[in-house]
Amino acid sequence: MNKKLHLAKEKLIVALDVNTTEAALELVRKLSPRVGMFKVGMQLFYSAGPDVVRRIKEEGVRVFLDLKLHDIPNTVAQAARALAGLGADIINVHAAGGTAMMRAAAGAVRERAAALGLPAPLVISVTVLTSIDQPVFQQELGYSGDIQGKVRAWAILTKEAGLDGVVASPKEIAVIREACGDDFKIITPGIRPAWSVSDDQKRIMTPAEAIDQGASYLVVGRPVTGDADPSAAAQKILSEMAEVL
Ligand SMILES: O=C(O)c1cc(=O)[nH]c(=O)n1[C@@H]1O[C@H](COP(=O)(O)O)[C@@H](O)[C@H]1O
Repeated sequence: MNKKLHLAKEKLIVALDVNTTEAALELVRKLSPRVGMFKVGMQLFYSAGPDVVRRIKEEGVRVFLDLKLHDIPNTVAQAARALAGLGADIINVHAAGGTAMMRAAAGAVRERAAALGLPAPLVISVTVLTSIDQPVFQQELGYSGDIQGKVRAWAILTKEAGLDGVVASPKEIAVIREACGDDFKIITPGIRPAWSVSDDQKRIMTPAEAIDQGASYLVVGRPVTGDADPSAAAQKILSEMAEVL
């Protein structure tokens, strides 16, 4: 693997949105030559249980534990403390929970990881979900202004709360970078290669466009896991990313 493909591999996160540990491990084994990190989200975690995180880590890959915690600060801190013991590399909470909640989560995660002698996972916030478009944002949810402005404001709050970065759509990368700097991690789902089908994702870009905008990591699910040949799909995405790295 050449240097650019290797760099692309480090930036690619595949969402393991399946129901069983066996199905998840099968994908990890198939894809780990091309993918550096795997995402365990609500579907897999709630179906298979917490041990799935340890089983995936045993395969020698990194894990983004995407449970999008959102509750009062004390509840989120206690839940985050429990999750920090599982050995994930990234944990997330919703920015809409506010700075006190985010600060409590980050503090609990870092304290527990240190007590266990584990490296501290990155703690990041989810801003405006990539399935939300401007009409839903404004008319249904009742927010004023545009999505980009809200994402920028929540990214700034996230940084002020001492978190490591955000999840946002690739369309907001430029404004987040400008507001939060180069060290702030920006993780972008809503990745749709030109050859993939359209679905519930609304604020989308291709892998090359997202890299070009300066994404730290790309999260890709169905375009890889729903393909008849997931390894070939991952390879195509890697090549598209590498072209602009
Ligand atoms: O936090 C996330 O990972 C996330 C945030 C967001 O705004 N949008 C979003 O799609 N995600 C997750 O990213 C993954 C995207 O998967 P695909 O739409 O299949 O590529 C899913 O597992 C989502 O849960």
